[in-house]
Amino acid sequence: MRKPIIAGNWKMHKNAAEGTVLVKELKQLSAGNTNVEVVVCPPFTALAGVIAEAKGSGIKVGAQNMHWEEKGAYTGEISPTMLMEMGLDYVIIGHSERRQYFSETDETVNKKVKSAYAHGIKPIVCVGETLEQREAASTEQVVGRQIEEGLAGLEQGQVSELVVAYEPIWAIGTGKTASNADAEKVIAHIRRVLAGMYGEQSAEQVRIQYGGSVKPNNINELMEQPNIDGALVGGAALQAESFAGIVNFKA
Ligand SMILES: O=C(CO)COP(=O)(O)O
Repeated sequence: MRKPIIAGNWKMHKNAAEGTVLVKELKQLSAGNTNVEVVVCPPFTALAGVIAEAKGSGIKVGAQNMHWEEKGAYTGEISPTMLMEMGLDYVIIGHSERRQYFSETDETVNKKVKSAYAHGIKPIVCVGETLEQREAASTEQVVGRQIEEGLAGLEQGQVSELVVAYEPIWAIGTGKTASNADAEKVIAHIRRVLAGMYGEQSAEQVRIQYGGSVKPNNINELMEQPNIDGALVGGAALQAESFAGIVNFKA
């Protein structure tokens, strides 16, 4: 059985003090919920405080990006060793905003994924199509290529630790969600592509999240879909109450 994983991507919101308060509230509201793995991904400057606040609570902490090299002349970048030193659990890789505004490609995603594993940090790898690609009926092709190229060359043991987030770009921050059936269909396709690359057994272990306008009022039906193992949440992860409302979904 795959344990559901619900992650909050705070994007460029919350300073260090606000981040700590949010985790403190979240600890109270989600206490005792052991059915779900809960992850928060604050901006880099809030990581230290959030990690300290989350300690011992079961809440895991992730970064939103990292470079693949351990060090070097890469002004403004953060390395996997720097994150590892902080005791980080996860790192989001290849979010559509990184692809769109910071020129990330499937090739850099692949380098980052391999580097994350090499440093003991588990990647949450994002894929998803634009509205134009969906309207041109090329969703499965686009997402399939992102999986094949972004996740090429992994070891079998790494695949079973993998988290993939399917986030249709047109559903992010728009209040529009893919229908449950559409999300399930694309996510089942992602699992088939992974099975083609790494075998049925490994693909069955990969946890695949849906992301894009996930709220407390739509999480239950998403989680009822057989291939959806959790959510990557943006806006609704910025308040403890709404994020807890998602984390405490009815199984
Ligand atoms: O991009 C997202 C999470 O990574 C989704 O954001 P929203 O939940 O705000 O649509």
